[in-house]
Amino acid sequence: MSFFLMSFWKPVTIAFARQGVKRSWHCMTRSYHLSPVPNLRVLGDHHKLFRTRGTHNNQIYYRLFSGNVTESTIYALSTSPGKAGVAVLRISGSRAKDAIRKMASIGEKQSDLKPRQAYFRRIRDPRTGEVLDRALVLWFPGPRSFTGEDTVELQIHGGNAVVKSVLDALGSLDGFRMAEQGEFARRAFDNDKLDLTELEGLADLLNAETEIQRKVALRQAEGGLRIPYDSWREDIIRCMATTEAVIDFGEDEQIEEGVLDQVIQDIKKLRNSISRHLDDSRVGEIVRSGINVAIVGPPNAGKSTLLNRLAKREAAIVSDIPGTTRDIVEVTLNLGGYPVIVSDTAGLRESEDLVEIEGIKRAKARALSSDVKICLLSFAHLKTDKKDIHIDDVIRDVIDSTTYVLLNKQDAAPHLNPFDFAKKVQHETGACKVWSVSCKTGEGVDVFLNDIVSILKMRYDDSIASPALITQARHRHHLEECVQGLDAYLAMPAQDIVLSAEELRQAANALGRITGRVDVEDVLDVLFGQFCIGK
Ligand SMILES: Nc1nc2c(ncn2[C@@H]2O[C@H](COP(=O)(O)OP(=O)(O)OP(=O)(O)O)[C@@H](O)[C@H]2O)c(=O)[nH]1
Ligand SMILES: [K+]
Ligand SMILES: [Mg+2]
Repeated sequence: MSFFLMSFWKPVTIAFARQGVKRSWHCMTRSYHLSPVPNLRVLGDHHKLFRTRGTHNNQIYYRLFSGNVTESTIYALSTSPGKAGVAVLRISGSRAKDAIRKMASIGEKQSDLKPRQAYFRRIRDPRTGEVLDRALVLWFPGPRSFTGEDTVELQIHGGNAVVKSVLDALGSLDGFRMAEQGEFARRAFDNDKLDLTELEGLADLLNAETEIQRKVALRQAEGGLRIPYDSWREDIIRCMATTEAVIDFGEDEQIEEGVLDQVIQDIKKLRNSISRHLDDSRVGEIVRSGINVAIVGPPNAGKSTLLNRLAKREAAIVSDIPGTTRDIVEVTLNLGGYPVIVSDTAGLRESEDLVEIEGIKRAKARALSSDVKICLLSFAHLKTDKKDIHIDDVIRDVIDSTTYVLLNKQDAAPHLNPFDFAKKVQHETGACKVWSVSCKTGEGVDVFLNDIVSILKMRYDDSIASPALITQARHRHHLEECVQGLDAYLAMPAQDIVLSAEELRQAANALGRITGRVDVEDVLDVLFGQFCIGK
């Protein structure tokens, strides 16, 4: 909680009773409205301090008030359900220690329960005293815990009946209830243990399928975006505070001359940093959701055969009938650590068949929107005389300087020199690179795949290595909003100083929306929906 502008804005303190809770409000905005409390946040039972955030007439409110509402202590199975060697139960809330005292018979005295130390204890049902299991017990007193609240972890045996009996026993404790989906993460966010980008990073880490996704997610979970965005936001707020001060005390001698010029210089610099950050070819978003690889080419080139070979299963139907594939068939792969979505498409040709025409339309659209376009030709398709190669116009149209061409069915053309042929095709089509393979026997496919991985490395690794990588369209949207606000500020004539301060406020809020400092309820609902119960 920052009180950055307190020196300029006088706090208003109002005490009133609502729902039996006495609150004193400190409002940080100049125009103050008693709008309904938009959402209630508990900063922790330790200091019994509550905070709300909300907007009214485009003003952002931060409110602090004290009360004596206690939140439930929540518990859940944090590991996957099902038979396992060990299952981890997590308990968080002001009464978490009750679970240890009543079920593991430790913690009665402060001295016999050390934080972050494992105790091997019998776990008993608090109602009957029956032994349910033997477990490792860990105690993380708040605020040094994942949620920021007092937290207990029980590592019990991972049998279904064991887990069920311990969960039942926890439910019998006063003030305990089962956690909802994402509730642990939510409490961590509410207690400022994590910001929104770190939470998103954590969700991505839980969902990461490949090495690159894991790396990117981990960096974000460790504050890769929070750190620069918070610092940019603070810079804008500092500039805004200076501008506000000039508005309020402009005539006063205490305000040095030229401060606004300095603000303009600072905002220009910041604007350039943010726009450089935005100029990243969307690598983070591509890597997070998967690199789109489209396979296009004439009918019967062996596109579906290639897809099946890559997927190591019969994902698409293969037949010697041209026009077999109609819809797009997608397969998700891990290619050298890169998440890749490969699409097999309908063979491209002139057609009268309505369904096939639609399939061809989709194939062309997919080729256009892909990150990597592979055009598969078969040696049989290349009508050759002694010197020239003839490729149909429909196919030529999809090949450009960014296209990778595969010449397939090398096994069926033993009389041709594949190397010479590949060179000719590259010359004819202007394709980026050409390989000769046999999707049936697998010959040449590994070389092609290794080359593709090297291409992905060259294309993406520099950006991936950057500590701050935009991974979601949401981030990009708010960063663009921020740049717009800064541009509007810079374009504003000097006499409109009051309006210009407002532009800075909008720019700061745009960044605040990324990290969750302002106005993020809708994003939170979506985000916590991605977490499982117990996370
Ligand atoms: N000899 C040989 N035959 C192949 C090779 N790859 C594919 N084929 C055969 O070529 C025929 C067409 O293969 P598909 O994979 O269905 O071709 P496609 O490009 O998906 O065809 P459409 O879906 O109709 O556009 C099948 O009979 C395959 O077995 C190869 O490397 N060598
Ligand atoms: K076919
Ligand atoms: Mg096919």
